[in-house]
Amino acid sequence: MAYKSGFVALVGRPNVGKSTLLNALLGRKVAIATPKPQTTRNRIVGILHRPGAQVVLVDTPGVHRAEHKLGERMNKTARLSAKDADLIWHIIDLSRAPNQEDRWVANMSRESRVPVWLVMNKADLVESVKERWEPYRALMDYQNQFVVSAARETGLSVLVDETLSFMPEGDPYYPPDMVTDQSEDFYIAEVVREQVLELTREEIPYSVAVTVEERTARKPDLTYIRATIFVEREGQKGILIGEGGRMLKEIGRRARGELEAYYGHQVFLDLWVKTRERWRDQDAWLRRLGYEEPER
Ligand SMILES: Nc1nc2c(ncn2[C@@H]2O[C@H](COP(=O)(O)OP(=O)(O)OP(=O)(O)O)[C@@H](O)[C@H]2O)c(=O)[nH]1
Repeated sequence: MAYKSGFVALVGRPNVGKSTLLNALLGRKVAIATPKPQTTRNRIVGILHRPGAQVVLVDTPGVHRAEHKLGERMNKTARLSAKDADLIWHIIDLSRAPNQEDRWVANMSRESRVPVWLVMNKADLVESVKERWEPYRALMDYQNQFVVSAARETGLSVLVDETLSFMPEGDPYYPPDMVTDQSEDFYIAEVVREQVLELTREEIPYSVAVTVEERTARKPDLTYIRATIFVEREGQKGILIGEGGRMLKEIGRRARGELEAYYGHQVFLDLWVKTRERWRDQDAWLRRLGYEEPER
């Protein structure tokens, strides 16, 4: 039988569980997932390998009402990923009713002229799935629908099997041992940002960006990493550092734990906090912090 390969865009409003689903399908964490909306800011690729087939899963930022250039880029990233895919999974949260953002996603998916499947997540949180799905099924004409729980890992094998058989014939896009296209530095920065999102509130999670400045193997079993957390205002810097440096220490402690598990050896994580006013609205800073203008 001919080899099958294709791209699937995971689109949806913020917080429906796109990144959690991607990680569950890959059996490995490639995208950070937090209870805060707008966690994912970049297009993240995860590659699913099966005998005779390859599915390239593209996690996208949640579609939302943008208030900054960063937000506009996030929405554009989602739209372009959908347009370029062989299949779109419109992911929704069954525990909540559809809102304007879900309607935008449905319209965007329809306009892309790519086949769209409705993937209804968080089934573990609801009693009657059928009562909840009606308003979602009315959003557009979906070609297929699935009920899953990314957290409990239910309903996933049917979704994967049907997706595999739906993929067009073609050569693999990625080598067989590749699980993601993300760089090591991007992953490290995201692990740090995830802890900032977990530990801070209000506007801070949205005002933060992280870059890795240095990564060196000091010994075969020790990696030194220096990273900077950027915030938009001096006051935010104070909160992030915390009394006696306590907050920053806690962010570092948790991120280091995760990075040590990833590397399988000791990590020395050196964290710094800097202020860059209104970086979310400045092209040069967005570029420098890894939020490129999506092409086209
Ligand atoms: N109960 C339950 N919670 C889930 C499920 N899937 C995801 N979550 C939770 O929902 C929250 C959001 O998950 P994410 O994976 O970050 O959502 P996302 O759609 O990628 O979010 P954005 O990056 O904001 O677009 C997290 O707290 C997850 O743990 C699920 O199947 N059941």
